[in-house]
Amino acid sequence: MLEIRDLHSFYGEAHVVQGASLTVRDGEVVALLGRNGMGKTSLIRSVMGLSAPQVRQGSVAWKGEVLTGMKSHEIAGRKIALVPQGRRLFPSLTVTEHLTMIKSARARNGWTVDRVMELFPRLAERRQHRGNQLSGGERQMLAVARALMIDPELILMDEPSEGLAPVMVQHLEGIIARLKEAGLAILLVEQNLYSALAVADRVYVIETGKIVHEADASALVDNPQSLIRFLGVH
Ligand SMILES: Nc1ncnc2c1ncn2[C@@H]1O[C@H](COP(=O)(O)OP(=O)(O)OP(=O)(O)O)[C@@H](O)[C@H]1O
Repeated sequence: MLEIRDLHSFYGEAHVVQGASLTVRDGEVVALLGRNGMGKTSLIRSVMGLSAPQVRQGSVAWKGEVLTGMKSHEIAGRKIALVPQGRRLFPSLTVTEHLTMIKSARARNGWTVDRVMELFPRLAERRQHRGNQLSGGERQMLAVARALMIDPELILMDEPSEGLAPVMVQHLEGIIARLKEAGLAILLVEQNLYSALAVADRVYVIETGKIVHEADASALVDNPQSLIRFLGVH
C-alpha cells in the first residue's frame, strides 16, 4: 500500500502541495483529479522523489517503508514506476531500444519485451520505428510499456490521456484495466473525469494542493454531479 500523509511541497516559497493525504491499496486503481495547476504533477513528483518541488513536511510510505528523503532511483528500485506527463521519449531510439535499455537487472521474471509487445500489439508492429516516427497514442503506449520494464507493483501515471483522440483514450482505459487484472496498483492523474471513472476504483479531487474530496468510483458513475462541482466540467 502507498500511504501519503500530510504532504507539503514547495517550489521555492510557493507552497504547491498543502497537506495532501491519500492511499493506494494493493492492486487498486486510484484517480487523482483536479483542474490545471492544482498540484497533481507536483504531488506525484514528490512521491517519486523528484525535486523540484521540495518536500518539507509529511511522509510517503510504501509497504510500510518511508520513501520520503530517498532518491528517485531508490524509489524506482522499490518497484514504483512513473509515466511522466509529456511521455519523455527519445526521438532517435526505436521502440525496442526504449524497452531494452530499461530492463532492470534485478527483474528475473515478470514483464519481458515479448509480454509487453503482447499487451501492445501496435508497438510490436512498430518495433523498429523511432520515437519521432510514432503517433501521439503510440508514444503514450510506449511510455507505459517502458514503465512496465522495471516490473513495477505501482505505476504513477501523469495524465496519460492528455492530447489523445477519443479512440486512443478508450484503448488506454483497456490497457489500464489489463494492468489492474495483472495485479498492479495505479495512481492515475487525470483531468478527464469520465475516463477516470471508467477505470478507477476510487477517486480523489485535489484543489490548490489539498485533497478536498474522496469517493468510490462506483458511487459516481451514474451520478458524477458531486465531482463536477469541484472540477468545473460538464
Ligand atoms: N517548476 C515550477 N516552478 C514553480 N512553480 C511551479 C513549477 N511547476 C509547477 N508550478 C506551480 O505549482 C502549481 C501546481 O502545478 P502542477 O503542475 O503540480 O499542477 P497540475 O495539477 O499537475 O496541473 P496540470 O494539469 O496543468 O499539469 C501551479 O501553481 C504551478 O504554476
